[in-house]
Amino acid sequence: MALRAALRSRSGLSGLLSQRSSCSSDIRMCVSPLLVPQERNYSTPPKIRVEFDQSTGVAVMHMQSPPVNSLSLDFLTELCISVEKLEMDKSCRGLIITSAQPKVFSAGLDITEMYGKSPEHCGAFWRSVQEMWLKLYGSNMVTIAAINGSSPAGGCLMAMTCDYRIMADNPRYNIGLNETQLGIVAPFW
Ligand SMILES: CCCC/C=C/CC(=O)SCCNC(=O)CCNC(=O)[C@H](O)C(C)(C)COP(=O)(O)OP(=O)(O)OC[C@H]1O[C@@H](n2cnc3c(N)ncnc32)[C@H](O)[C@@H]1OP(=O)(O)O
Repeated sequence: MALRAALRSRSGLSGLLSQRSSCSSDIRMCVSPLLVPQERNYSTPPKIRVEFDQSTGVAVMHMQSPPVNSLSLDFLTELCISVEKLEMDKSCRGLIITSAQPKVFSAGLDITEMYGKSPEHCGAFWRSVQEMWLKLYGSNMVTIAAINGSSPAGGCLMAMTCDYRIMADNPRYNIGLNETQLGIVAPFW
């Protein structure tokens, strides 16, 4: 609902843009969100489920944040912690990232994280986005995105930071960057 409201309202979009630019200077500060204490609400189910097969050395990471695995601060923090844990386990050689949600791999950045939030929150959010792709792109594990649904924008970014991508052959599943349509300027990373 909040996403639809933000997309419908031009002022919502420009508000979103001005917030983005107000925290863009923070983006180059590579502060690990893992170093920033996050409030974890233990009453909510985990957004990431990892299955590690010791015999093959391959872990499968299931993104399970309904409805569309949007990349919120909490989601990204959980994902980064999971990747970091696997990275520390030297017996883990490969990581497959996939979605537990039907039809959607990831809807990209959680738009509600960028709308009506403080500059501090926006800074923390964009740092966690950066942390996610740095962790995946720089991983020592072989990383594979098993794209079993639509994967626009940040979902596409996540897939692109993996070593390999395999996408389900379904004409209804889309992938690509749509920032211009949304009026978002991606950071200059
Ligand atoms: C160099 C690159 C840098 C990276 C920058 C990235 C920028 C971004 O990622 S901005 C986010 C861009 N993402 C989108 O524009 C995706 C928008 N969503 C969709 O196209 C569709 O939702 C879908 C194809 C992913 C799924 O379609 P489906 O018909 O199955 O579900 P819906 O009814 O559309 O959505 C269900 C539910 O989820 C909410 N939602 C969808 N996307 C987002 C999102 N990105 N953030 C927050 N919430 C999202 C949607 O509003 C619906 O909620 P309600 O049921 O409450 O209405």
